[in-house]
Amino acid sequence: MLTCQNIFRFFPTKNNRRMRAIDREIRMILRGIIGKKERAIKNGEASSDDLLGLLLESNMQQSNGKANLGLSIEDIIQECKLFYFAGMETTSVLLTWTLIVLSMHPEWQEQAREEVLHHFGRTTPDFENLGRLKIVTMIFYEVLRLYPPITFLTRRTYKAMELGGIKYPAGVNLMLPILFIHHDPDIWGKDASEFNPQRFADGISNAAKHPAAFFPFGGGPRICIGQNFALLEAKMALSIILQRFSFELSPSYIHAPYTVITLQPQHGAQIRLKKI
Ligand code: HEM
Repeated sequence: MLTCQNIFRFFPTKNNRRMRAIDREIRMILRGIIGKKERAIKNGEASSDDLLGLLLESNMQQSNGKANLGLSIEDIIQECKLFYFAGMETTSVLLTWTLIVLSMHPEWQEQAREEVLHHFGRTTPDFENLGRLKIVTMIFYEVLRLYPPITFLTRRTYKAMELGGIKYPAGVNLMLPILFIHHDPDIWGKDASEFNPQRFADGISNAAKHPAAFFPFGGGPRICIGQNFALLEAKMALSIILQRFSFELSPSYIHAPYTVITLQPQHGAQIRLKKI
C-alpha cells in the first residue's frame, strides 16, 4: 500500500537523488567484489572461509547451473548490505556508549581493567579467556539495556491471536519498544535509569522481574544471528583499549542520546584517552 510517507521516496528531491546515487555506487562496488570472488571460486583459487565465499559456493551447488534456484546476485547483494549494516553500525555504537558510560563511571572502568589485566596481562586477548570476563560482560549487558543500539522491533500477527490477554486479528503491526521496556522501573526496579552492571551479576534471567525483559538482540526465530560474534568482538576491542588507555569525557561532551536508525550520541563522543 502506498502511504504519504513512501510516496515521497519517489520524488526527485535532492536527498532522494543522493540516496539513489549512493545505492547505485554501493551496488556497483558489491557486484565487482561478487564477480571477482565468483571467478576465483570457479577457477579453484578462492577459499570459502568468508561469508561471501560461503554464500556463493552454496548458491553454485544448489542451483547447479539452473536459473531460479539458489540465491540470485540481487539476493547476495542484499545479504552483503544487511550483514554490513547489521554487524557494523550496531557493534560500533555499543562500543561508543560503553566508552562514554565507563568514562562517567571510573570505578567500573577500573574494575573492568583489573579483570582484563588479570586474565591477559599485556598480551593479546584470546578467544578462550574472553568468555571468562564476567565484569566486562555485566558492563556490556548494562550498556545494552540503557542504550540498546536498536530501540524497537516490529512484528505482524500472521493469524488471529491473543497476546497478554488482548485479542488481535491477523495482519496487525506490533511495535515492541526495547528502549522503553529496558527503562521501565516496574520491571527493573527504582534504579532502572541508573548504570548498575551489578544487576546482571546472576545472569540475564535474574536481572529483572521478567526473564525476557532484556532483549537488545530481539527474540524468537529472527533473533540477531550475530549476537555472540558481536559480544566477542566488543569484548576484544574493549579489552585492548583498557590494556592501553584510561579514558574520560572531554568537557565538550553533551549527553544527548538520539535515534538515527541506531541509538547514537547526537553530538558525538568526545573522549580523552590517556596512555597507561
Ligand atoms: C551489539 C550488536 C548488535 C545488536 C544490538 C544487534 C541487534 C539486532 C536486532 C535487534 C535484530 C532484530 C532481531 C529480531 O527481529 O528479533 C538483529 C538482526 C540481525 N542481526 Fe544483529 N545486532 C548486533 C550485531 C550483529 C552482528 C555483528 C551481525 C553479523 C555479523 C548481525 C547480523 C544480524 C542479521 C543478519 C540480522 C537479521 C536476522 C533475521 O532477520 O533473521 N548483528 N540484530
